[in-house]
Amino acid sequence: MTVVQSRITQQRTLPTPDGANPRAHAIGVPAFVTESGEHIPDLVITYQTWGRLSAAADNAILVEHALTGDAHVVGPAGPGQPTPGWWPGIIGPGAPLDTDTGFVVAVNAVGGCRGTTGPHSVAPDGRAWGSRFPRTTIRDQVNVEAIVADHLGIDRWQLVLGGSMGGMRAIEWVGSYPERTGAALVIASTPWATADQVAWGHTQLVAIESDPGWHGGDYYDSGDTPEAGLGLARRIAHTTYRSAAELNDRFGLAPQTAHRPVDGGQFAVQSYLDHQAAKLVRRFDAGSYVNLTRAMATHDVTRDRGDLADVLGRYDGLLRVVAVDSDRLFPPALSETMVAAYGREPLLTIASEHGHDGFLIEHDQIAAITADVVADTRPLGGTFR
Ligand SMILES: CC(=O)SCCNC(=O)CCNC(=O)[C@H](O)C(C)(C)COP(=O)(O)OP(=O)(O)OC[C@H]1O[C@@H](n2cnc3c(N)ncnc32)[C@H](O)[C@@H]1OP(=O)(O)O
Ligand SMILES: N[C@@H](CCO)C(=O)O
Repeated sequence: MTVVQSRITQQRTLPTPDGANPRAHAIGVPAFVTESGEHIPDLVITYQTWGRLSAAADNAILVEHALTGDAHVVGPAGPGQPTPGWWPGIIGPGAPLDTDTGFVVAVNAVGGCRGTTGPHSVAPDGRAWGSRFPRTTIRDQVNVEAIVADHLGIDRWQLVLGGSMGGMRAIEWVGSYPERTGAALVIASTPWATADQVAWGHTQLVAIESDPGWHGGDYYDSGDTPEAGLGLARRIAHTTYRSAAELNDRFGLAPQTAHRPVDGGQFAVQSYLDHQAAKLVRRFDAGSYVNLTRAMATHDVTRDRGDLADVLGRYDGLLRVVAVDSDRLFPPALSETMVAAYGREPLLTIASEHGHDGFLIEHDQIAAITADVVADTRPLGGTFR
């Protein structure tokens, strides 16, 4: 088993990061060592929980967020929480992740901007980490989550599930901690980054890094923000998140206003992308966007572990893989590679015209798939702590 330096150091409970949300929690870790050997002192980890852990600690489910998501899986926006939950209805009494019987946990990724330490956080010298923040990996994100599991007394998850970058973490749990992962549900994701994904990510990184407001990643104290670069990155990314068919059907060549494109006006699809960019710039940190995009680019569940058949063939938990049929960024063929290497479950498919973002939009299909895997992995029952 991988030995994580931080798991043997003492975690301490920190004041709740958001006083208005009783589900929000934080812990502090004196030192975290990244996969590449760099140190993050005083790592803060923020997470949310729903329901109660059973006495046997066998009903814990970990929900993994995607690139710009966070641990606020369900619930309204509020103080310290700029967005409502991104999988509405998935957690609660009687929901697919049923809080009458299950204990659900979601952790903000290291390197992100929702409370867990990232480039925007204050380093020990009192300045923002900025460009000095270590490069992190999907494996680091999972190791941080293992610290939370230790803190909560969870030896083995009933289920780890997530889509996109969240799916990367779910499959990485299988690779890093197979004995602690009872089951994994990997949605719209991949066992490794592809050159195509790295290429799309690279154009986004260049967009941000070319913005004069980026200041080499040290813009936090400069009074500038690389808004234009982050907005351009989101426009590029959002196009890959949706299918060509959806964009064509939804917008066609419609002009946004009476000012026709042929006369210099905007197409509706251009306005739509501009709106998506503006929305992200209001709620996300460019340094985190860069850190997490790099983490996704280096994702490879097989790194230093042999081939995929080695990693998944020896996994004795349940692995269920789900693809979105119109996903052009994480095409179903990548999901097929995990299914083939595991060899014990068929590929499940979400039918959607929305492309990659179908994993966030097709709520009914996600709910049905999630309810099934929870039912198939449910512990026999017992008392709550
Ligand atoms: C519900 C949330 O926002 S959760 C926020 C946290 N975010 C995450 O966790 C990341 C994952 N979530 C996402 O990426 C997104 O929320 C998604 C993919 C799930 C859904 O995307 P959405 O932007 O809600 O849907 P959609 O692509 O239909 O866009 C709708 C928006 O485009 C706007 N829009 C549509 N056409 C146009 C146009 N021609 N010009 C300008 N704006 C337009 C709509 O007015 C709407 O704006 P609003 O979101 O400000 O109300
Ligand atoms: N729309 C998703 C796509 C990434 O998978 C996000 O912003 O996180």
